[in-house]
Amino acid sequence: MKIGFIGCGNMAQAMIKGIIAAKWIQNEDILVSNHTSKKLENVKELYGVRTTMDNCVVAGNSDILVLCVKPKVYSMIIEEIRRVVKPETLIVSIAPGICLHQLETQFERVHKIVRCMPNTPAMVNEGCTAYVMNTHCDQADQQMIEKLLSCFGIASCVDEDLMDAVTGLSGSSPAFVYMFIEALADGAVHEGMPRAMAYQFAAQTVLGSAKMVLASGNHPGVCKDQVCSPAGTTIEGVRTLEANGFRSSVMEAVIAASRKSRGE
Ligand SMILES: NC(=O)C1=CN([C@@H]2O[C@H](COP(=O)(O)OP(=O)(O)OC[C@H]3O[C@@H](n4cnc5c(N)ncnc54)[C@H](OP(=O)(O)O)[C@@H]3O)[C@@H](O)[C@H]2O)C=CC1
Ligand SMILES: O=C(O)[C@@H]1CCC=N1
Repeated sequence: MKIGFIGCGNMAQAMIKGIIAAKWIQNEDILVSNHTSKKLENVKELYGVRTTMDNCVVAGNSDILVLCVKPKVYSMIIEEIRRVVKPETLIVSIAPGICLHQLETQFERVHKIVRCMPNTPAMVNEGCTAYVMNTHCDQADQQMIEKLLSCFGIASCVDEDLMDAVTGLSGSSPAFVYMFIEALADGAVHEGMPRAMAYQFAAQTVLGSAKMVLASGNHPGVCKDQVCSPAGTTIEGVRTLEANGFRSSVMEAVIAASRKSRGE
């Protein structure tokens, strides 16, 4: 089994790292292409994967082919590789806003195609990926894609009309969470805490809070109430966040990212 990646940027490297750590396939059965050489040299040295600057070599020799380039170059890449992709190859798209129908049209021939939305926490095996398959995929393909995506986190099959919401939430919100961590730390620095300690405390607190929600199964509001002592410190902070439109800001960010994914 050979897995190919076209484009060797942030998301490809996160997925490759997860696949290697899971020891699912041999390192040399991962093929990676990029139109420039620097990142290829890095992944070759780090992971012992096979690299090339020829996208068609990867496209023609992969059983699973993951397209890891920016959405604006998707059409160009598909045009470049479509004649060499084997009919049985499972094609995986991770681009926001490009639907299965568009992909099928651009490839012209009948192909098994999976549309995914992963996220960069895949790099630390805590990814969250949603996927939807086209009608040419069967149960074996689903098992294969679940196996691939599970190498670096959780994987859920969703209806295609949810993919833009997924993009706004799990795809994009790691950036929002990093901003939240940065802001938490800035607040503590303002209060005199050394910066390195502030980042560590802020990140660990976000990690622990997320685990609490997942492990307890509680509504997040229940977890929040457990922290807020009557007339205590936390409720002062909660009041300030509400007065500054915290929840509304976060909702608007997810909605804006989802709309952008929809092309609005
Ligand atoms: N980053 C994220 O959190 C997520 C990204 N995605 C999606 O994943 C895809 C990749 O994103 P991301 O990894 O962040 O982007 P990056 O810019 O980090 O990676 C894209 C890679 O594609 C390479 N590339 C550009 N043109 C070509 C070409 N013609 N042939 C071969 N390689 C090429 C770039 O090379 P170079 O840099 O040398 O120009 C770069 O290494 C996008 O569609 C994005 O929307 C999906 C979910 C999350
Ligand atoms: O910002 C982007 O367009 C990509 C898709 C989701 C995360 N990064």
